[in-house]
Amino acid sequence: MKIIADENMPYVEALFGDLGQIEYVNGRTLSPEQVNDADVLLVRSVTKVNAALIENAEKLKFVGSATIGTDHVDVDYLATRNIYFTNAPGCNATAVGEYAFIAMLELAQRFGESLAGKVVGIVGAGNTGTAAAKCLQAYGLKVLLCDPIKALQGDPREFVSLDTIIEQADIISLHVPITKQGQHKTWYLFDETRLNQLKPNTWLLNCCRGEVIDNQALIKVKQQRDDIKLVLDVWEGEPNPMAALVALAEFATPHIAGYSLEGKARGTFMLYQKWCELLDLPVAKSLESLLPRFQFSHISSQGDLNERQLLKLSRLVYDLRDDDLSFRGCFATAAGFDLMRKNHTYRREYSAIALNQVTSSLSAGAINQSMLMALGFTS
Ligand SMILES: NC(=O)C1=CN([C@@H]2O[C@H](COP(=O)(O)OP(=O)(O)OC[C@H]3O[C@@H](n4cnc5c(N)ncnc54)[C@H](O)[C@@H]3O)[C@@H](O)[C@H]2O)C=CC1
Ligand SMILES: O=C(O)C(=O)[C@H](O)COP(=O)(O)O
Repeated sequence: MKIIADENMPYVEALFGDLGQIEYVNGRTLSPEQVNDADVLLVRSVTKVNAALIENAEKLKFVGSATIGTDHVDVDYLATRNIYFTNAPGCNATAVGEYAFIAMLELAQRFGESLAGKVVGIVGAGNTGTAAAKCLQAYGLKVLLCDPIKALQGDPREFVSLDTIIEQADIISLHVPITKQGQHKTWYLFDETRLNQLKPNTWLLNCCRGEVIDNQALIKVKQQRDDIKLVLDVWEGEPNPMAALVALAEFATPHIAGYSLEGKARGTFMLYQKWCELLDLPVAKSLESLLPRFQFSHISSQGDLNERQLLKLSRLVYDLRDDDLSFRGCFATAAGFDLMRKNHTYRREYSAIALNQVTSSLSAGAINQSMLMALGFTS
């Protein structure tokens, strides 16, 4: 069996090595000739899987994308060809949620403010939005959720309109898929009009898809409104973000909000599980066996923490400042953007740290052992 896999998808050898002959390819430049004799195709978000790519791949029976988003895959076409498709819903949701939370802690520190007490609006309350909300609520913040689709589906959580979020939230974090049609389409959901409606000093975070914000309009609005602060992980026209926008963002990264080792491993593992299920094979490998031990796996601290100390602790799993700095040095070329993504193999999730808070208080609202556990640290 021939398995074609993106060279930047980790753990493919460990999980699929026994199942067939693996050939690694550059997902960004993958050509039809390279997939013509494939049985299995394993891709990431950078590969457009459509008729143009796989028309002549007659043996192809399985396409797996180790991503949450599916906008790069023509799922209708795959269905007409009877090719099984799976993605990895939720695989990197914790990573995205922690990225957003840590970015907010960083902004608070940079501007001498406290994150505690702010109201956060989450647009899109699926896996990543919920993961962000989990951290924020664990930290005691008021969270407003906007997700008209979930509301219609009867999700029991309380939802508000996007207008309410814009009026009331101090921070807005975007977590929607990119959709170009329908009543709830998200393409340019934040256009110039909406961007102009942001209340003074709003922090706007985008870790879903670049085109959810009209990037040209964002440049224009931000040039007139320095009060708005931006954290941008995704960009219109990746891998070529607009240089003027990078310069205007407080924190800028190359689409790596989901890139914890845990999230990446989960993505490939979910494809492996699905393939085993389809072939009626036992799931012989485990997710845990893939992950290296974290160098700060056990930490003891004395007493409750303050917000600054929580940020210090967070920087052990993910120091956003480092990625921001590297990004500014490499984003100018598509190769630089992609290389930073390729080499991004160092980030962990809060769960990688077992924390023992000696003399932790029981006070509600304190950054004590129970709040840290709720954030995702382990004991
Ligand atoms: N930066 C990164 O590294 C990553 C980016 N993503 C992106 O984030 C997106 C969201 O991921 P998940 O939360 O896991 O997806 P999800 O499918 O679990 O949740 C998305 C939610 O957005 C809601 N939604 C759709 N249109 C909306 C609208 N107009 N207004 C408000 N809500 C709307 C849906 O009802 C759904 O509940 C993915 O589709 C992907 O494009 C995902 C993972 C990593
Ligand atoms: O899961 C998604 O959706 C994402 O956006 C991924 O985190 C993007 O990562 P790659 O598939 O491009 O490695």
